[in-house]
Amino acid sequence: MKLTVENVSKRYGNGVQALRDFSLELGPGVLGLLGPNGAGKSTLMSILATITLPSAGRVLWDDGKTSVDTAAHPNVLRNVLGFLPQDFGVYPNLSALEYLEYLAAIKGIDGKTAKSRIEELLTLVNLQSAKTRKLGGYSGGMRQRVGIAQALLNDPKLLIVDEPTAGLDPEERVRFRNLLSELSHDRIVILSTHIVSDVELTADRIALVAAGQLITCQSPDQLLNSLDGRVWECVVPPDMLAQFKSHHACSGMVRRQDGVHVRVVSDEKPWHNAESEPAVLEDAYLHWVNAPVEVAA
Ligand SMILES: Nc1ncnc2c1ncn2[C@@H]1O[C@H](COP(=O)(O)OP(=O)(O)OP(=O)(O)O)[C@@H](O)[C@H]1O
Repeated sequence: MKLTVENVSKRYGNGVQALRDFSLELGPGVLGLLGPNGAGKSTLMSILATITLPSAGRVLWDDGKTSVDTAAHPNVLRNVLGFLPQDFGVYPNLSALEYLEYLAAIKGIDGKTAKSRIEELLTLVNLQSAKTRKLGGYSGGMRQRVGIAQALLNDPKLLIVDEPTAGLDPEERVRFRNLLSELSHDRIVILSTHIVSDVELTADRIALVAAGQLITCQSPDQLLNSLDGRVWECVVPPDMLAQFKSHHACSGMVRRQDGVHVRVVSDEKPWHNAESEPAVLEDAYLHWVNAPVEVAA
């Protein structure tokens, strides 16, 4: 089972170049797609979900027997695809059970199969006890879990979730990430986010994306190792801070009595009192993407 993105570019009608010559090969496991707002993540998700056509390049789906171009044969991929889009909406007057039954009918799943599958999924996403309550009264996390359940109705081989933790509280975020991990051993899961902590514990590989381009794709450990000996903490006097920041990529800053404690990614010792620190993923993100780090609430 393999999904290959080959030199994909996307230019929208308004002239915006959302993706540029993007190539990536994916197998089973969780791929975290991480990048700042506007990087092109949703565009890529939408192309992979066969909703948007690329302007150039192609996406190949290989189920182990045959390989197809997904633009030419979208239904081959759609049959094995589960998608939780960023703007996933639910019908507030339906219960989770009614909603899933409705979608199963639309997807052409026969009544008996649907019934047992829905029960299985409600257990998996931990919504059995709330299944007859109206979706309008659900919390954000519960709604996202219904979203995952609908994406799993057809037992997909490729599961795409676009910014699934937006609006979730920290506890719901953790629960949702664990659920994705559980789901990933026999399928390809793609998780798009601009929040570093969403992917650091769940993703087998992280693809860093900025300005429509793939910057790098590595395991979290490889990303951390790439910064070995290049992360520093130094104490800078407040009146020197502006000048210091103009010369260095800072991934964190805390004001204390003795000055401003600044975390810096730098090949060389950046300041006379700088001390080497172990790297965290946010440092790697800053270093590779060169964008301000966004931390989960
Ligand atoms: N349908 C569209 N028509 C025109 N431009 C678009 C369209 N969708 C996205 N864009 C533009 O393409 C670029 C990439 O957007 P995209 O939504 O793919 O990025 P993203 O990484 O998902 O960002 P976010 O995290 O904010 O959702 C942005 O400049 C965006 O304004």
